[in-house]
Amino acid sequence: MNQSKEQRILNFVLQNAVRGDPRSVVDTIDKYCSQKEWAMNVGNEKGLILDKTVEEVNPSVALELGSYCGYSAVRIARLLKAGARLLTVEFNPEFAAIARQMIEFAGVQDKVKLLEGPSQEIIPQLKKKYEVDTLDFVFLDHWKDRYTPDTILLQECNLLRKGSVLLADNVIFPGAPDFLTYVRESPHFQCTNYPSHLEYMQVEDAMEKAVFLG
Ligand SMILES: O=C(NC/C=C/[C@H]1O[C@@H](n2cnc3cncnc32)[C@H](O)[C@@H]1O)c1cc([N+](=O)[O-])cc(O)c1O
Ligand SMILES: [Mg+2]
Repeated sequence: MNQSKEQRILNFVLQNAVRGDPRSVVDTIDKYCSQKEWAMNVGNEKGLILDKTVEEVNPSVALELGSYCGYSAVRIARLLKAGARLLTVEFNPEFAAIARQMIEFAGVQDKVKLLEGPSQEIIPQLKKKYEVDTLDFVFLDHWKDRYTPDTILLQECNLLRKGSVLLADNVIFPGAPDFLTYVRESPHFQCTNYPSHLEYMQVEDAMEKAVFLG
């Protein structure tokens, strides 16, 4: 059976990146996806916005919704302080397997736990099953119509505290209009928009930061 695009991306990393070097894994995925096959990684331009936000928040506990191939999990994990951890959620078993291998190859497996399943089932388990008190940082990059319901679910599960930072990818393309309306109109969030471009393309996109006010 011929390989999937995601398997081809992983193979390219295994053959061309430096084991244990997260930066080389990120750069190698960007090289493949800009020169050979486009894929929905956050990419380097928006990746810099992600980096700056993670460095600013310096989270002890971070959550990512939508691991895909593990690009942003590696990108986030490389910036985490000793003892900090990233929980990343992915429900597609094939993508989860790819992401696990990507995380392992990058050498960040001690900081990252991949939780396989749908976010709407995993989020309510975070406190009891995954020993989370509250989340310092959440990166939303899964199906765009899940951003709003999962943001509401995070609040219902008391997983956000005053100052928790949500960062959402693709609020322009493919777009998450209901999420933008929800967080911008909510008195519980302070929002900032970061204009950028779609990964590997000259298409307008943006990221939205929403700080929970309690
Ligand atoms: O569609 C996009 N992203 C959706 C990402 C989806 C990824 O998150 C998982 N997932 C989804 N709901 C889930 C719920 N629970 C767990 N995993 C879940 C999917 O199995 C996939 O691995 C996208 C599209 C473009 N684009 O240009 O078209 C650009 C981007 O940057 C994008 O992020
Ligand atoms: Mg995205």
